Amino acid sequence: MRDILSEIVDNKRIEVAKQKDLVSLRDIERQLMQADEIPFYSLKESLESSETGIISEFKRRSPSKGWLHEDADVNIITKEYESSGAAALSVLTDEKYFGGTLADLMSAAKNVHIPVMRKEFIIDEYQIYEAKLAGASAILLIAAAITKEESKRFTALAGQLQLDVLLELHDEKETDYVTPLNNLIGVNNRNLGSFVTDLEKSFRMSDLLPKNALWISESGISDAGIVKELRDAGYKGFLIGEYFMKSGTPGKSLNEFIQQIKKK
Ligand SMILES: O=P(O)(O)OC[C@@H](O)[C@@H](O)c1c[nH]c2ccccc12
Repeated sequence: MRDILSEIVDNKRIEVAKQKDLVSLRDIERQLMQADEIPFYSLKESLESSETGIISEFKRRSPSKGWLHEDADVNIITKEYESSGAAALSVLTDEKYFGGTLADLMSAAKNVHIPVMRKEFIIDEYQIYEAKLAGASAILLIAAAITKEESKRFTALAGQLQLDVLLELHDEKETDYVTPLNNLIGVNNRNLGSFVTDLEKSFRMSDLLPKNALWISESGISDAGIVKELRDAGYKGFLIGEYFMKSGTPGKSLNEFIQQIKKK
């Protein structure tokens, strides 16, 4: 079977090339210059001051599970996530594999007063400008999808545009992507080749992560007890999507999850 990440990234290159033909990078830069000030909420600060550190994800479908919540309303769900106590939101913008759009990101960012991260397979600077223009406060960079040099370049550009960067690692070998500019490090418990999750990965990799960065455990979390254990291992952020989205009532499900964490 072909590696899912490589398939998504190949498709992404085609999509970005097409989009650039429609709207050039210079057009996007011009729109950004003319835009009113775009509100920015620091993901790091929000996680540090949060009691639970949950980043709630808006995701309609996934390559491994198919539809989770096909007709999910981004306005309703992001508002509910915010009022239920999410420290931040993650919004998928990949349409083919995750059923998201840039319009979802825009709606989410307009709708809440907490950081919103563009959850995307970023392989080109163009997507970082798009994220800013859509109102995101943060972007995800997936080490496995880019080179070290790109990771540095994209991180620098995000800094110039006032966007936080969550650098996502998914195995021990990728720790050499981390530079002093990376203050938010994610460990993805999901294997990006097979999409199977293994929470042990967060525990295993914690020894290798820089102490001065904030650590986020991503994927496969559906149990408040695990959040406590991850917190004991040093994690301050928890990126959770599927568990909330597939419940049919994501806001309510987050609310109950937070109550359980507080009891632990
Ligand atoms: O839905 P989950 O298992 O709670 O995971 C959320 C998030 O971590 C996941 O969507 C994710 C994080 N990084 C990724 C990279 C590719 C695909 C998916 C992801």
